[in-house]
Amino acid sequence: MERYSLQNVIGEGSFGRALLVWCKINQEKYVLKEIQLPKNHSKLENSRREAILLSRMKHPNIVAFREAFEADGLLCIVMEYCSGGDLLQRIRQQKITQFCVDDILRWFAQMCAAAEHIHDKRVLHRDLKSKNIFLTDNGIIKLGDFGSACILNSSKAYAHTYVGTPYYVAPEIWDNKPYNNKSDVWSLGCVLYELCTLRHPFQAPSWKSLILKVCRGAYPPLPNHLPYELQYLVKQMFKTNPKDRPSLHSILTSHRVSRLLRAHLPSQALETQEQGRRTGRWNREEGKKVANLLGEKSLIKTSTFEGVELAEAHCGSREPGPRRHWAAEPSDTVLQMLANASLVSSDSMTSTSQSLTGVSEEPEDSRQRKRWDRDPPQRLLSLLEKAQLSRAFSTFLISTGGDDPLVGPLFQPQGDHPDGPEPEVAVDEDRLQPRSDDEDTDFEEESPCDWMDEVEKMFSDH
Ligand SMILES: Nc1ncnc2c1ncn2[C@@H]1O[C@H](COP(=O)(O)OP(=O)(O)OP(=O)(O)O)[C@@H](O)[C@H]1O
Repeated sequence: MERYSLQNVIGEGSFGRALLVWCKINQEKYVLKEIQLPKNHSKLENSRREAILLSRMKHPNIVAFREAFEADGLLCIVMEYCSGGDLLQRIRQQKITQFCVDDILRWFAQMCAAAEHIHDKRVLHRDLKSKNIFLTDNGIIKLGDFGSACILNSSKAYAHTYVGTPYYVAPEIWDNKPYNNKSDVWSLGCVLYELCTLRHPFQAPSWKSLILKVCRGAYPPLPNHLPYELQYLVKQMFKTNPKDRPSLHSILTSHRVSRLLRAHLPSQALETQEQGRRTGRWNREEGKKVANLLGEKSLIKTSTFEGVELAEAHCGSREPGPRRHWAAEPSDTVLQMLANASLVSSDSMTSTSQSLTGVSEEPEDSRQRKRWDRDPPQRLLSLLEKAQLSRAFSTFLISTGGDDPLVGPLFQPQGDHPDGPEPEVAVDEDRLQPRSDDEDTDFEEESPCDWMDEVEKMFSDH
């Protein structure tokens, strides 16, 4: 701790404070995230996971890790300082001036490269949003906040825990399907949409309406001046079936937009991408090291791991099965609460009747409402009852384990109406068409004999 002097407090997240510090040794600025030890066990584990994963990710578009230590009852993670702030702040600064296409492509290409890098390591970010993407003072994108990340096939318990920020969460999560690489793609689609329009793709006055819009992939179309390739990409990233979404690898290499994106990737990122492709995932030695670190310090000791069925979490092993209907009647109180609740009242965000830049739109409530003629699932409603309605832009966890699986709006028959109007929406009509890009979904299945086996063994030993 003596190596650093405090400059100022940058902000406070749910896991603790973020401080801007000055390193006396090399005269550089860093961000020091401090997390109280050991008051909240799960938060501590998240932070340790963040430190470990961050320390293992070396990419020009990922926030660089410097060191982590424990001092004065705090876990401190020291990382690169991104003086350009986060992308959400940057979007808000725009007010009503749209970003130019070059900026959109350059930033988006870099975030894809960063996310592809972590996917290559079999790590899912699980909380991609503009607030977790940073800019340096020379406009380089840095992906940060690995507090929610998990290693595929290793953290089985987390496949049963909803993690994320509701506005950025993919339909399959509402449908109680495991998180996979394409769920990160959906979230990045939301960020891309924000860059293109300065608005969220799925705005809603209530949880019900938000979830239905997400599950239908219904969003207002992008402005016409944007290149066709971008419009097509957004459409693909918002495919409601994760198997129909392109992987990050496809987006960067073989998609219609790839040429444009690669033209906007700085040479350093291109080199790292090539290198990453050659070396692929962590080699066995490195993988074991990470697994050991996570296992010893983080995952195995957490109580959430007890009694979890390992096979359940294999994304690819879960067949959709027969369609189920939403079961029991939700309680009137919950329905009432959902119907009336304003989605966002957090001081971190403006209300949902505003764009990201705070410019007012016509309030949805003032338009004619269509009747919700189907009951939402009981379990979903009770989960939402427990969740804080005001935090739809914040990260949170809801355990979805148990015998009563969440059956979500994806199982609705066609023709059901959300409780809100849907002006000018692009409905994902071909979601029921044959899968087109499923060969790169659920990629963990391709790894029969890598270090993941070691991790699995460790879990079964405990
Ligand atoms: N490496 C960084 N460089 C610059 N600013 C950062 C960096 N890391 C975090 N910040 C800023 O510090 C503040 C706190 O960040 P932190 O990650 O602790 O919490 P959060 O993202 O705001 O919330 P949560 O952790 O609950 O999602 C945010 O405003 C964030 O933009």
